Amino acid sequence: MSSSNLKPRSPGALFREALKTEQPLQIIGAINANHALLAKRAGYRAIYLSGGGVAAGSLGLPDLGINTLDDVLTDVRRITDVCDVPLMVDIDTGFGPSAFNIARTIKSLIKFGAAACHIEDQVGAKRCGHRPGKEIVTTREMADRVKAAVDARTDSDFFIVARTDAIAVDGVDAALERALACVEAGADAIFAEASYDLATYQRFTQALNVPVLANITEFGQTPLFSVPELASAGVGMVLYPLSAFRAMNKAAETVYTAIRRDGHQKQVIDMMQTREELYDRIGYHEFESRLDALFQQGKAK
Ligand SMILES: C[C@](O)(C(=O)O)[C@H](CC(=O)O)C(=O)O
Ligand SMILES: [Mg+2]
Repeated sequence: MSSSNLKPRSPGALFREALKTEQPLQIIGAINANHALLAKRAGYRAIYLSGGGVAAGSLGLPDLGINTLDDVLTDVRRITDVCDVPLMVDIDTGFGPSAFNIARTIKSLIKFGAAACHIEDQVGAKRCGHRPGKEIVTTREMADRVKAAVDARTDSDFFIVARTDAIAVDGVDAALERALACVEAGADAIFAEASYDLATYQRFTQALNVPVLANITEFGQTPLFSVPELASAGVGMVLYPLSAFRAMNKAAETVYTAIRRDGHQKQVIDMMQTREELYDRIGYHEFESRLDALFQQGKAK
């Protein structure tokens, strides 16, 4: 084996490998480190930190460009500290406004162990991609954002996805034109946000020589297409940003309501993860035996 084979592969390289191995690649939202471990256990080859998820989950705020770079990095680090599945991160508009800010964002993400990110063409006061009233910057400004991100990479395998929100604002033709400009600026892939049918995905995949990402978020503008349906349109990545988050919130509300109403947990105990299951998922017993071993060593001295 040559010495270069011994070099650990970067998260970006692992992401690129996953993209080759699985077509289309399912990328599953993991709101926190615990969910990242659950996603890994379920067999996903790529996980995702949602901007809307950081906002709603970590901050209790709406997805309106309120997150800061540090808010996102805190959650990135917690996930990458315990989970080696490559992580794609939603960086909204890049935490700009300038190329310097975007460069700082990319360098920090790489330092904190992220594998990939997506940067979008909405104005700084952004909205969720599936809400009305979105505004986008010019194609030129978006291409500059992408170029700033690409040029800032300290690992050339770090995977940069350009997201366009233009379908809902200016229509598919304009969005396609933007996507081409982003690829020209160095984007590794295109996120066609809020596409409403398979034919639109197909137009993107046929016009572009990079993978196209489909955001199959629930209760939005995009129908809940299946993996085979998206594969038939040539889609390369399928994103489920908040599926487990939505389910988790619903479960929490049900439990809170029941205990307050009933004065006990009996009605909801069956929907809970058991203590044993929790300990198994986070490796509690392995940690504990290491602690015991250390303690014994300490005692022997
Ligand atoms: C993908 C997304 O950017 C996110 O933050 O997870 C959201 C998802 C959502 O609100 O359902 C978006 O599509 O804007
Ligand atoms: Mg987002």
